[in-house]
Amino acid sequence: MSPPAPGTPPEPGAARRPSARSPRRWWRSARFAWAGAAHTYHTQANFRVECWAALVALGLCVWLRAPLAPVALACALVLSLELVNTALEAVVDLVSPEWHPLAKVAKDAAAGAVLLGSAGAVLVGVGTLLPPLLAHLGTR
Ligand SMILES: Nc1ncnc2c1ncn2[C@@H]1O[C@H](COP(=O)(O)OP(=O)(O)OP(=O)(O)O)[C@@H](O)[C@H]1O
Repeated sequence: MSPPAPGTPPEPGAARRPSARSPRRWWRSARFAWAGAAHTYHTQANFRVECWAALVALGLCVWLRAPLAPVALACALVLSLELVNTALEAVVDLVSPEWHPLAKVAKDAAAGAVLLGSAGAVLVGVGTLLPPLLAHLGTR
């Protein structure tokens, strides 16, 4: 956030806000971020499915001793895209509650980003987990 212009009256509550570099400020921001993720988890069924799918994929990584980084990155990408998609949907609903072609473009493009990221994550997951899984099953 950019600093206020000189002479701008302080916004309400600014006096109670911790300074920019304090750990309290960081903790406050982390709590807002967590609230956004929790809201998305409670309202978006897709996000819930993606969270559990990510947990299963990471668990399989540990169990199969497969590389964790690509799977963790793919999971983080999909979950982040879903959070951004939810944020964008909320803004679109706020500014354009009525049907509008631009609102449709914005929502469809955001949904497309989630779809593309999810397809990539599935490829990464299958490519990383399938060979060790087959090897594990073959040695039984
Ligand atoms: N204000 C609007 N103007 C035009 N089209 C809209 C509008 N709101 C929604 N749509 C269309 O309806 C589709 C579904 O929108 P909606 O807000 O219901 O998302 P959703 O199905 O709940 O998505 P998600 O499952 O990710 O939450 C959008 O992708 C868009 O094509």
